[in-house]
Amino acid sequence: MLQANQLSYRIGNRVLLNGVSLQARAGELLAIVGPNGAGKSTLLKLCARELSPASGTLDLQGKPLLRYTSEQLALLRGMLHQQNNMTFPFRVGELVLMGRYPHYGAHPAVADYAIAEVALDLVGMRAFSDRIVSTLSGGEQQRVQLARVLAQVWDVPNALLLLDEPTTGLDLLHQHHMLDIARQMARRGHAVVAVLHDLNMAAQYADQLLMLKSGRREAYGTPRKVLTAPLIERVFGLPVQLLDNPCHQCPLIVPIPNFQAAFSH
Ligand SMILES: Nc1ncnc2c1ncn2[C@@H]1O[C@H](COP(=O)(O)OP(=O)(O)OP(=O)(O)O)[C@@H](O)[C@H]1O
Repeated sequence: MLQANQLSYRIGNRVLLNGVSLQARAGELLAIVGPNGAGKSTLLKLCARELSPASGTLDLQGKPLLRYTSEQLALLRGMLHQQNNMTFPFRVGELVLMGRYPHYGAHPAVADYAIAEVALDLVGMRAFSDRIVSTLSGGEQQRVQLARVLAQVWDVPNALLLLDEPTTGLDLLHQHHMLDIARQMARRGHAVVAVLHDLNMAAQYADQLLMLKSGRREAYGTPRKVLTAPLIERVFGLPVQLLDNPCHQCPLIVPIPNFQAAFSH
């Protein structure tokens, strides 16, 4: 579906990404993890074609990403951004319907309204349809933005769904609900790539993990393969103990912080 080879990106002399490769496959949820500033969002923006790589190649469904028109791309990939600043007083229903914009001409069809409602239902926000988006809480807005992106790719087989820190601002239930939706979208045949900070959530929901540090790929593979205690300690600078998650077939990471040194002076 999406094949990224040896991507590099720099701003001025600063190298933000250095030779990173990944494959987002239909049916799979790929999580990008790593410390603050590792290059995760930059990588996602390259995959969305919001940025252009300094070197390396990106192919979507076997065709170079560069060769798609913006209209074609809008039909094939949806992106949930880390921050969505709402300048206009849109209502929730209107905003989600905007996700359908690439699909219709002058006016939305009955099917577009129906898909927007399905998406709002999925995120549990249908009752908020008439509310002005900016009056919602941060977590509610995040769920509405997800509904907009879900509506965009809902009926596009093999679409690419890119989610940048989708669980930010969500309570415990909705963090899990968000990642469950992401995984279900993958199971429907989409390729889903999500930037995540919580390694335990990544272990529980992702099929594949890509771990970045300082713009480089540190590890890539299944959660069990990638999430080892020495690697996590080296990449995040935090000792951890790894247990078997008693409820799910994945590792459980228990951080063992020791910050006393910082206060010893
Ligand atoms: N426009 C810019 N100018 C200069 N540096 C930038 C710019 N955009 C990003 N960076 C730097 O590039 C690095 C990678 O940024 P990026 O947002 O991709 O990191 P990230 O892994 O998503 O971080 P976080 O987990 O904090 O969201 C950071 O050090 C950031 O400060």
